[in-house]
Amino acid sequence: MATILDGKALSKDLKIALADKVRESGLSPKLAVVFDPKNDGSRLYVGMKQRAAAKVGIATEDIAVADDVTTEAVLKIVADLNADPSVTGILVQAPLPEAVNDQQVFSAIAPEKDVDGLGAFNQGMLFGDQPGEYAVAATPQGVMTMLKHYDIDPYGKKAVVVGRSQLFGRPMAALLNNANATVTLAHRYTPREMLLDSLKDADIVVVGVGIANFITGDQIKDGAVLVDVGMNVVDGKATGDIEFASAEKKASFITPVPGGVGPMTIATLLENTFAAALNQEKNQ
Ligand SMILES: Nc1nc2c(c(=O)[nH]1)N[C@@H](CN(C=O)c1ccc(C(=O)N[C@@H](CCC(=O)O)C(=O)O)cc1)CN2
Repeated sequence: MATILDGKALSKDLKIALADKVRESGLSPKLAVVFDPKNDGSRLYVGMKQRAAAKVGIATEDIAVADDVTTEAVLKIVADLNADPSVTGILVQAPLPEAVNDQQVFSAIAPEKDVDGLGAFNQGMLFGDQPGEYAVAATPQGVMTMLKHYDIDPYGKKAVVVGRSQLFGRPMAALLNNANATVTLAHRYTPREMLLDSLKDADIVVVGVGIANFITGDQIKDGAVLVDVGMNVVDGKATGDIEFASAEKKASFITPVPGGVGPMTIATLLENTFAAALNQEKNQ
């Protein structure tokens, strides 16, 4: 039976430690959150982020955009936030309304305020293995923190990342590559047989495709580490992309859904926000 990678418990500890650091720093970090209030998921996640930020001493400012907002209008909002010295971090909750080019907006955020690490500059630094002071996307960074906490070292391992979104798969593959794993990045155009072939000898599998129970226990190697980034609703219940019941019998470690990667995403965003405020203070 696998050990559970308990993101809920770990994120709680990280937030307690972060609250102390924020208090001791004497800084007043402020996170501006640009989001689409008509999107149910965004409303839920932004609410969770605001409540968690308040608990660790990070202020938030919400900027709800209208249904018919244009890319240009959101770029103007971001430019104003970039220029506002009271705002130390900017988060654009994806997805924005359909007409908006999310990636263009992410890349307009000043790199030192890009606490979600989704802009081209921050992603470029990550891909060059030199993130330094520039934040890395919260979901994959949270996965790496969780692996480290449980002493799982990707060095020399075979890792398969399933899903190549800007939010998760691409930065996840880069982080595992930077940590010296040999990485396969599979996606919707990877033939099923090719994916199954990669999975059967993978030491670490990280999945985020948004299809409930997409990976099952019979497809993975005995003792594999399984990380589930999926968040689907089946019969009213949060369900991951990995079929937990069959996979936990074969894996050495596995993340649950809920309670795995999701809470780590939020804790990591808050850590990135505090680090950005510290760096801005240091560099001014
Ligand atoms: N700008 C961004 N947009 C989006 C991101 C992101 O990291 N940056 N990620 C996702 C959603 N997301 C954060 O924004 C997120 C998803 C899920 C959770 C979470 O804690 N989930 C809970 C379960 C909640 C439930 O029961 O419904 C869990 O896994 O335990 C946190 C954050 C999309 N957009």
